[in-house]
Amino acid sequence: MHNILLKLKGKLVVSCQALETEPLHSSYIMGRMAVAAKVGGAAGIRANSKQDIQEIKANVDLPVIGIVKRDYPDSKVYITATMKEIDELMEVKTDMIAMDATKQARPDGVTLSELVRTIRATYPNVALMADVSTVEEAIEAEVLGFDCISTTLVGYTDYTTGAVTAANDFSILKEMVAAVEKPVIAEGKMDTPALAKGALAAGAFSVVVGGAITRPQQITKSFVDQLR
Ligand SMILES: CC(=O)N[C@H](C=O)[C@@H](O)[C@H](O)[C@H](O)COP(=O)(O)O
Repeated sequence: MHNILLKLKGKLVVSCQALETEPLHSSYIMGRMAVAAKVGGAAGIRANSKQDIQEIKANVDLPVIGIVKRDYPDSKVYITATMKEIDELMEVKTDMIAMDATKQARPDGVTLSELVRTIRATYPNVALMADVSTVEEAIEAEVLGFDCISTTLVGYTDYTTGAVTAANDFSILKEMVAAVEKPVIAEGKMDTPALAKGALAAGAFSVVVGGAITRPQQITKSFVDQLR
């Protein structure tokens, strides 16, 4: 097992992300978010973009799971879609790269299997995390040689609309854990400490929490909604 995964086993990873459209969009702020996550006890950080990762690495010594979110006109894949994003992440020595590993068509018609082959040939030592939306995609990701699988995109593909990883006592997560041997990481709407703990109890290798920790607009809304 990759070294970075050993460091994350049974632990919390905090996703520190704010897109251009979000109030906290700023590499400086993401760097401070990462420090806050470390002070709170997080074992790792998930982050978007070369700039944010550079700033985060200058501030904390935790392993970073990196992605580059970028929209392409000919594809719905936006999390580390092509080799261009992989090259950017390797420039800043990202410890593990997460990428969309769904069955959705990628830009320029490149298949997931071709892309993984190119990554392995170019950067043989980098750890790869498969962001999937279904159990079938988790199985395929394992076949393709990903180092771990994450539930990140459950509910975010057209064919999984409405699905939630934690629903029905983590049924999707449990199915994935039973279907593959590689570590399965619970990510996406793990919005409370109890859910994070529940995900580990359901067999997740570790848990990634984003918005519930690092998106204050989302946290504020959760309070406002309760007051209605
Ligand atoms: C679907 C998608 O684009 N997810 C992104 C993946 O990196 C992030 O926007 C999420 O914040 C992250 O997955 C953590 O999830 P949550 O913020 O729900 O705890």
